[in-house]
Amino acid sequence: MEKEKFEFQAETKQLLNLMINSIYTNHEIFLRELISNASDAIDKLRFASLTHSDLLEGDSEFVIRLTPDEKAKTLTITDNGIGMTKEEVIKNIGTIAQSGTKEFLAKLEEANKIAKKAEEEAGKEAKTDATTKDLIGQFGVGFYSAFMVSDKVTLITRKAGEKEGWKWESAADGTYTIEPCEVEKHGTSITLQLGEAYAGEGAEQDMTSYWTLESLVKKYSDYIRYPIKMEETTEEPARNDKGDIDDKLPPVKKTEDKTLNSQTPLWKRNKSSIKAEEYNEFFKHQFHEWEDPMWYYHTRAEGTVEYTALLYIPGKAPANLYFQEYEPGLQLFSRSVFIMEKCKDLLPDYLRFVKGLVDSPDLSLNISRELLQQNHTIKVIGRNLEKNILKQLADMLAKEREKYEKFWNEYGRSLKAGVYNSVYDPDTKKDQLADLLLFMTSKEGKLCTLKEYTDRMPESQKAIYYATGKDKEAIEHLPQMEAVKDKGFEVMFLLDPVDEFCLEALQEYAGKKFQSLSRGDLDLGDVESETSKKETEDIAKDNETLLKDFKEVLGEKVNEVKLTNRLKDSAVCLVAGEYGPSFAMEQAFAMANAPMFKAQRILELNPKHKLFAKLQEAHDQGKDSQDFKDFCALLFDQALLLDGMIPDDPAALAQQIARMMAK
Ligand SMILES: Nc1ncnc2c1ncn2[C@@H]1O[C@H](COP(=O)(O)OP(=O)(O)OP(=O)(O)O)[C@@H](O)[C@H]1O
Repeated sequence: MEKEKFEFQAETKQLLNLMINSIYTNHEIFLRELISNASDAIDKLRFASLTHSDLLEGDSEFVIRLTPDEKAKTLTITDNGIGMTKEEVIKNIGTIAQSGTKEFLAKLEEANKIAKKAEEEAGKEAKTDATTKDLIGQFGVGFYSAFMVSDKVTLITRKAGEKEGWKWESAADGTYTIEPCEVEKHGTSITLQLGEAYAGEGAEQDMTSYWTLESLVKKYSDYIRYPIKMEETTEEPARNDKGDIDDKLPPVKKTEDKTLNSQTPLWKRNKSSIKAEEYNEFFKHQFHEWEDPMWYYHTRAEGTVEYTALLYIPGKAPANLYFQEYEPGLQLFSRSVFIMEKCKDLLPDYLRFVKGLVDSPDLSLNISRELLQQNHTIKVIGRNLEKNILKQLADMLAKEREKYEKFWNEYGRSLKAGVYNSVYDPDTKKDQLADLLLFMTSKEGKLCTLKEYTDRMPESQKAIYYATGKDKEAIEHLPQMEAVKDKGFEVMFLLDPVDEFCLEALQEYAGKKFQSLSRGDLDLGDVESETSKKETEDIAKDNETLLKDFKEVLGEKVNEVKLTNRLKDSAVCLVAGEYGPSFAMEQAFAMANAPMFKAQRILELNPKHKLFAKLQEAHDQGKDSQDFKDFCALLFDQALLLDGMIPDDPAALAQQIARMMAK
C-alpha cells in the first residue's frame, strides 16, 4: 500500500499552530503528556488481556521506554500497550474529538477577538498573549504538545492482536501521512525530531540528556504504574592489568538500563510522605486535568470493608457539569489493578463534581456494571465517602471561609440540588447539606449560612424571609421588601432558579419556617402587624365591590385582587398564592418544558397609598368607565414591571398612560 496524505481537521490545524508558535511557556510538559498516553495504552491492553490473554502475544512485561539520540537530535517514547489500527490513528491523532479541546479553541477565538478589539480601542499593545496563556492553562492538549518541542513527529504503531503496523508522520504543516509498515511488537513508539532549542549542547533544555529526562520523569510521572526505562551510559576511568586507574587508557563506557520512576501508586503511599504538589500533579495526570484541584482528600479505611480513596474537587466546575453528557463517577481499582473508569454508583449524584479513585481488595476485578448498584462493598464505601466529604466541607466552611465560598461559587448548585433531591430520596443527608448552604442577604451583601441568619434573627422575627429575583438590585426594589426592611428584618436573596426548590424541600431550619415575600400572606408576626392587618381587613370590607369590579376588569390575568398591609411606599404588588409554585418556579418549569405548572397570581393593593383614593374616585364614575378600566390595567402592569415581567400589550399600556397624562 502507498503512502497516503491527509489534511488535518481545521481545529487540529489551529491547535498545532498554537503549539508551534509556542505560546505556552511550559514546554517540558510534553513528556508528561506522552508518558500518560503510553500508560493509558498499557492500562487498556492490561484490561483487555484479562479476558483475551492472547493479546499480550507472550509479552506481559509492560514498559515505557525513552530513547534519546543525541546525534540525530531525536527522542523516542515507546510503549508496549494496546497500539492503534489505521482508523484509530486517523480518528485519535488526526482529529480533535474531545469536547474540552473544542471548547478551548472556541474560547480562545473569543478571547482573541475581545483582546483585539480592546487593543484597537485603546491603541495599546495586545493582551492576546497573556489571555491565550491563561486559557491554555485551563485545557489539556495531549498528544499535540509534542509539537511544542519538535519540528517533525513520527508515530509507529501496531494494535495488539493485529498483523498490520502503521507509520504516521507530520511536520505540522497542515498535513500528515500514513503508510503501512512492519512493526515487530504491539504498541506505539513516537519519535520527536527535536527543535534547535531542545537538543544538543547550548540548547535551552536538552531533551536528549539523561539528566533532563530523568528529572522530568521524577517531577511529572513518578507514580506511573509501569516502569519508565532508559539506558544510561556512564564513563569510568580505565584500569590497567593490576587493577589501578590508568589515565592514559581511553575511559570505559558502561551502559545500564535504569528505571526512572518509583512506580508506587500515589494513593498507596503514606499520607505524611506526600507533598501537596505531588497530589496536584497526580490529579492532573490521572484525571486528564490541566489545573490544580481546589481540594483533595486521602483516606484509608480498615473496617468491615478495606479501602483507600483519593478524592479531588477540580479548581473549576466543568462547563457541562449539569448536562446529560457529563459522566460523573470515581475510578475503581482492586489491589492497584484498574477495574473501571467511572463508577457512578459510589457517590450520590449531588457529589457529581468529585473526582478521584477508590482502591479496595474487597472488590472483584470482574464485577459487572449491572451488579455494581447492589454490591455491598460499593454501598458501604460510598456511604462512608459521602459522610467524609460532607464533614470535610463543613470543616472547610468553618475554618477556611474564603476557600469555601470559592467552592460554593463553583459547586453550590450541586449541593442545592442534593437538598431538593431529598424529596425523592429520604436517605439524602438533608440536614448536613442545609448547614452547607450559602445565600446572599440584604445585610452587608455577603454570603451567609442559614445558621448565621437564624443566630442573628431578632426575637420578634418569626420566619426566615426570602425573595427571588434576577439580581440583588431587582430584589432590593421589590415593593414587598418595604415592610420587612422597615422592621429591620434580614432577607435572603434567591438568585438561582433552584434556590426556591431547595428551600421548599427543607421547609424550615432551626425550627423557623421559610417565608417568601412574594407568596401567600406575609405575616410579620408582631402586634403592630396584627393591628394593621385588622385595619386593612376593615377597609377591604368597605371596598368589597371595588375589589370585585377590579378583578372583573383584569379577568383571567389574576386569580384575586385584594388589599394588603405588606406595602409602605408602593401602591401595588403581585404575589403568588401560598400553595402551588412561585413566579420564579413557574419560570423554571417553563424552561424545563413543563409550562402547565403555573403560579396563582394575586394582585395586592396598598389602601394607604394616594393612588388607592384615586382608584376609588375612578370607581365612583362606574365600573365600566374608561378611567376605572385604565386605572386597573395600569396598576396591574406596574406590578408586573416591578416584578421583572413584561406587560402583554405594550401598545395598550402606552395608550392608557397617554390618556392619563392628557387629563
Ligand atoms: N501511545 C498511545 N497508544 C495508543 N493510543 C494512543 C497513544 N497516544 C495517544 N493515543 C490515542 O490518541 C488519543 C488522543 O490523544 P491525546 O493525548 O491527544 O488526548 P487524550 O489522551 O485523549 O486526552 P488528554 O488531553 O487528556 O491527553 C488518545 O485518547 C488515544 O486513544
